[in-house]
Amino acid sequence: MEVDSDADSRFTEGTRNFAAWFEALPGATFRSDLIEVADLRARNAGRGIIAKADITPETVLFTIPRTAILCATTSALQDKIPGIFDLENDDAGRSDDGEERASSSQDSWTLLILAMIYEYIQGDASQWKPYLDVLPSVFDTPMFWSPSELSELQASALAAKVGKEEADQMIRSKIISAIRAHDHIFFPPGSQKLDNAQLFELAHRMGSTIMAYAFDLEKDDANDEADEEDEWVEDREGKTMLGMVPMADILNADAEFNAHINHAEDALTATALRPIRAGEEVLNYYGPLPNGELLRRYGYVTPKHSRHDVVELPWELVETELRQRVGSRMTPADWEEVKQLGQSDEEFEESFVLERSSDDPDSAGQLATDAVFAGLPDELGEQFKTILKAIKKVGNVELAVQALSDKDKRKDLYLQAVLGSLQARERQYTTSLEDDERLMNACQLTGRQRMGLWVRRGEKQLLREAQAWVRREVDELRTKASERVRGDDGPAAKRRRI
Ligand SMILES: C[S@@+](CC[C@H](N)C(=O)[O-])C[C@H]1O[C@@H](n2cnc3c(N)ncnc32)[C@H](O)[C@@H]1O
Repeated sequence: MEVDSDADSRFTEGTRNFAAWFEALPGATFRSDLIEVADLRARNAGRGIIAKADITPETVLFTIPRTAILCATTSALQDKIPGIFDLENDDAGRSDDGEERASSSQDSWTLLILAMIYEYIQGDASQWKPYLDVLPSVFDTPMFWSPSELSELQASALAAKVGKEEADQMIRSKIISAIRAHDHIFFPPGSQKLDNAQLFELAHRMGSTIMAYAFDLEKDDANDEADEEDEWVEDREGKTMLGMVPMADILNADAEFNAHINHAEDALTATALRPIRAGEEVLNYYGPLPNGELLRRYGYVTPKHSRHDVVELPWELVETELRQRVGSRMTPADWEEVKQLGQSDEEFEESFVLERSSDDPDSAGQLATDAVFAGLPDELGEQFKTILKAIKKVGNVELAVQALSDKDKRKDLYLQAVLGSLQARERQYTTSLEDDERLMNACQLTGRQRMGLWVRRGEKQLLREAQAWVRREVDELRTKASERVRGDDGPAAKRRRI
């Protein structure tokens, strides 16, 4: 990343103001003897927290009082427009006084966007100004990529999940309309009004900040023994209260980590999970995310997250392979009937997610074993069986039915069809895995190109591992079958030799 000296001094000053503001918050603690907010732009990681001295496990590194959290209930906006914060009341329409309830369909996400926009526009009058100043204004999430940058994702399912149109639509219908309905509150007399285009950009910025920075505030894992298994995983889908937690969100993260944020009643605390040596980065955990998802939400990828990579296998590819093997003698009409029967099954899936099996990190945030591809999803096997049953049912396909009468033959057919579909899936990407390996070493790549390349390469590696797994299964099946045949003759042959 290029760093000019003006930007450099603004960055340093922003960090200094933020750290001073944070430490002065009533109830906040910060172990400045052990940690510091550091400039990690040289490794494309913005700000982060680095250990200045060796840290022992369970040391509390900093404490964030809940009153310092920026959320729907702490922002001054709630007192000014209480109506829009009433999530219970979600009937669309107008309030008693005839005022349009642009509010009616807000959720915790859009309310936080509104609260952040409000606080941002207040400038110096906002209690969070030094914090807002260190939040990002540019992002590397694919939402902001150009079409040519997006093309680096090739056939990755991520390309269809960027969600730009949905975000634009949400901003138009829930953010701009709510602000315009309360212009006098967002823009008090004397303040400079933003036009819709500027608001649109600001809303995108705040939405993306929330995506990469906000915490789910209802998880009280310090007191929740029963939920321990899931304690690392943030719930972004549920209707829980989202909040911006200053300092906790300065922590960068990885699939192996050394610190954890505990949620207690009055405060959140960052605690060391294991010894952290001076100079090491203090790292949080965002969950067992594939690099594609890490990129979509946070705008970065890491080698350690590769273990969680996934790839989608569309059912259509498996079906095509099956048709080539048993359906070639069926009429198009028969095959159509088979497809219809398959799709009418209530469990029918359009695509299946392939992944490695990976242990959870231990209580110190470390991973002991490698992640390995451990098999095809059971649901894929079940769907294959359903389609074979449909083939039998449609009848008039003697050859196919013969081929399906033996259990081993059916399994062999399944494995062959899946193997073919995995190869076909690999061909959907415009470059090969080998091309990508070579490209990884090309130095002219931009950060975004490199991340796109990393995601698609990870998916291809997983496809190769899945193919190797299927081949081993085929070999095993065939070895067992020939052992069974030899088993009939083997002992007799031995006896003969004796
Ligand atoms: C919660 S913030 C962490 C603080 C952030 N680095 C900053 O400067 O404000 C999350 C963002 O930090 C960056 N980030 C987090 N972990 C990272 C890592 N291991 N490597 C690179 N960037 C990382 C990503 O840009 C992500 O969207």
